[in-house]
Amino acid sequence: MYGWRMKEGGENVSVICRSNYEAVKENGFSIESVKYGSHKFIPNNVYSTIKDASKDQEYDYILVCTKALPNITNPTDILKPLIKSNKTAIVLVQNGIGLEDPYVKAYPENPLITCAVYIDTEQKPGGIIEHGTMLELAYGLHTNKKDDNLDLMRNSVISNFHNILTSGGITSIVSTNIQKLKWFKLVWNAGLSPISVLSGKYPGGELVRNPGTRKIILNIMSEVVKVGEAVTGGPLHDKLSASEIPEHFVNFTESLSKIFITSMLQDFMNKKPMEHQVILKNVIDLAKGLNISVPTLETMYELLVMNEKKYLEPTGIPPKSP
Ligand SMILES: NC(=O)C1=CN([C@@H]2O[C@H](COP(=O)(O)OP(=O)(O)OC[C@H]3O[C@@H](n4cnc5c(N)ncnc54)[C@H](OP(=O)(O)O)[C@@H]3O)[C@@H](O)[C@H]2O)C=CC1
Ligand SMILES: CC(C)(CO)C(=O)C(=O)O
Repeated sequence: MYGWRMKEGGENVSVICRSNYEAVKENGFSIESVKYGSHKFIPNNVYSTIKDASKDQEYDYILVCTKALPNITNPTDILKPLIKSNKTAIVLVQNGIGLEDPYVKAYPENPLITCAVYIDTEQKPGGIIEHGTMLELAYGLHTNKKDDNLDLMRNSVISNFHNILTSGGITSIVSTNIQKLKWFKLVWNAGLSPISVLSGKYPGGELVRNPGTRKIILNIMSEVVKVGEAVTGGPLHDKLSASEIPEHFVNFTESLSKIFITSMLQDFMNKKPMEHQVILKNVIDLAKGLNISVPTLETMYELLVMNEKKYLEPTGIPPKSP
């Protein structure tokens, strides 16, 4: 969706596809959106491998739009052929926390943009994308160095990115405290996603309307707020207090018009690895270090991993980090 809007805004957009390669190469992506209606997205180039995409080209921005699964593979190795100089910015369009360190280690000179992603979408086989109404990206630089030249370049990297998103009609929010925004978004994901799987595959709206699951969701959310505030060293929102944040997300979920299936539930239903490391386990580990009790999060995590094991084990993919 982000790539489509960037192309509509006038950018040259290439995509690297895997299971959907043949379909997208042939017909592009078909978009069915509540917000935008029916459209075709024909990218400038469609590649089946990173090696092909890196021939003769250097990119301004690489958007990493895969699931964040650092418990399964090192996410950075695969990008190597694409990173030819420090002019290429890496943009992590992914949910979860604790994603950035491997990129900083592998590509210390490249600008790294990390995001809080607000979109409600589902990709069906054959390049079919179903979208609801949200299309917002909040982001900021993940800074690790205090070098003036680098900082200057990084600022223009951000302002160009802002212009690109805005030209495509994407709500673009630049933040100097992106980790706070990522934690805030994580409250929603950690609260809703595990329950959407463990309840027996319910969409978000039904889970927050049912009093029992609503209560569990609010409990998980409160635990994440507590850890997030301790880690970031302040409130996660400028206007909402810690106790108001869970209610805010639950009410927002209730208000969404399209029936939406969380991305974690999509993975579970498609027997794919779930993002439990970056959405739950990283929070649990941080909580342990801070002596904060997160019993509901721990329960969700262990049950998710057991459920995932059933379908991942036969494939040989290790489901859980040691
Ligand atoms: N869907 C949603 O509503 C939302 C998602 N997010 C976050 O956005 C991120 C992306 O999620 P989403 O778009 O749902 O993910 P999807 O699983 O729908 O899409 C990911 C795509 O990346 C492809 N891919 C994965 N690994 C590779 C690889 N090594 N080479 C080439 N292609 C690859 C997959 O291919 P293949 O089909 O072969 O697996 C798939 O087409 C996640 O972090 C998610 O949590 C955030 C907000 C909402
Ligand atoms: C927006 C929300 C909470 C639900 O689609 C999401 O981020 C996800 O499912 O990954």
